[in-house]
Amino acid sequence: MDKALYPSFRILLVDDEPAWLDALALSLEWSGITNIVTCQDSREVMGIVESGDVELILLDLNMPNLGGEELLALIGERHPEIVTIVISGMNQVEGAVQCMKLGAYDYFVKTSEDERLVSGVVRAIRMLELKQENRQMSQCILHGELKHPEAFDAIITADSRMHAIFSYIEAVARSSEPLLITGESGVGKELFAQVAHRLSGCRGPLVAVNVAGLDDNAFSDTLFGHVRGAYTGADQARRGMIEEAADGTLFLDEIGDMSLPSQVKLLRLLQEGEYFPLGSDVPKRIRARVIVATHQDLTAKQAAGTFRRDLYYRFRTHQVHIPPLRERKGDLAPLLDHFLGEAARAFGKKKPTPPKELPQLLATHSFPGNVRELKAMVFDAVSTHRERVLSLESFYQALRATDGGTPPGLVGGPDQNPFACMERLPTFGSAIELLMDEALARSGGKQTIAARLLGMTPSGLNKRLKSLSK
Ligand SMILES: Nc1ncnc2c1ncn2[C@@H]1O[C@H](COP(=O)(O)OP(=O)(O)OP(=O)(O)O)[C@@H](O)[C@H]1O
Repeated sequence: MDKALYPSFRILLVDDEPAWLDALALSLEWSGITNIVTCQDSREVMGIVESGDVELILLDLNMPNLGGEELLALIGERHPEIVTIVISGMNQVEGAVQCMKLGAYDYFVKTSEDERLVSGVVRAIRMLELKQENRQMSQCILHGELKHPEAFDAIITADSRMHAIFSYIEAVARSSEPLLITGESGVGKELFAQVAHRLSGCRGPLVAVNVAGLDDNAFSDTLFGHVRGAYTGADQARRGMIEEAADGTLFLDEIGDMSLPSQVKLLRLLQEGEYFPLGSDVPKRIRARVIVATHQDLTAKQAAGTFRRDLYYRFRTHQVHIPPLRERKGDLAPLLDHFLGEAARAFGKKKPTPPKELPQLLATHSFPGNVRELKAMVFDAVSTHRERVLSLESFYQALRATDGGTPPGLVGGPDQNPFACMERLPTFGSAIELLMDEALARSGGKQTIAARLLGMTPSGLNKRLKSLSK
């Protein structure tokens, strides 16, 4: 029977001296660490890494062709998830410090006893295994019960995926690692950040910074602050937002829109936990939990080279994605009811009764602006409403406006012709029939709504339907 290799991931040993490589592999195997690959030519390392499965590298520093430091930087940039231990022939403090700065997990001198080296490798393996367990645990938590359901009172939802996110947020709320919240604009990312802050147990405030519109200088100034005289016009010292958020949470919104130089600064802040106010050479420590959010697709941005992979990797530990409203239509009715109450209170009116067709009408819409769009629609309708039952008219108008004049829920945009890609066109009669069928399906069989979707009067639609059934 084959003996399973340990650990489950591969360990790559890199050294140009074959005798040292063999001795090191033997020591590790002697300690039960058997999943090992060796490499003598530093130029082949990245190829082995790209072929996958390697999670730990033991790297010699002094090698011909590609040196250890160069490789360390390359690995850190392209594969920040890989843990690297440096093994050097020289016992130099500067060398060790430089390697740690480049992202090395540990540093050993070749003359160290085998035992110390092996226990360093075991430590790294354990850390990687713990990370893996942590990720698996987070998945399990997605199906658990809430300890503090009241913390989520402001988030109205009947959706099971949203309830799973509640459990996850509760589980990671006290972690010191950053939390990444993704999702389209208006889905409620900031609301979730507020809940995560409340559950974190931090006594300090939640300080929100939208980093989208900040150029690199403004980014540094806003976050790090400055000392008096740091630049022309800096007449007074200014505390940065990091300091404002001390013992609390720093919420950085729209991080997908950050410039590359600002991304480097944020990465350094998260890695080293230190920053320098502009004009000062005295470092300060960050004492705030960091939550970041974006509506951008960070994976696509990485592929396009506009978002740093190593920074994204820092956010990998804890991340949640809030689904768009169009994927949780079951939330429309409770959200509608919630916003009707909120709007009525805001305008000092009695909460109006929604027309019974309203949820069905809303369900035909794709809500590109998500919950924010629904909220605005409801507030607008309530502001002009006079009768006991809310009028559908302002909703029709709002839906028409956001769909750019196209009937809601039908073709993607005004300039898209659904027939353009058809080789053979349907007859006029069958096209009309299909269109009416689709509108009736989307409106749940309600002719008044179907007629609105098609831009006709209800009696006009009724007449056409009758003529079809003859
Ligand atoms: N599930 C919900 N229950 C109640 N209100 C909600 C919900 N989701 C969002 N909202 C409300 O919708 C509005 C938009 O939410 P929020 O600002 O949190 O969205 P966002 O995802 O951070 O948007 P952006 O990406 O544009 O910053 C807010 O008024 C918020 O209170």
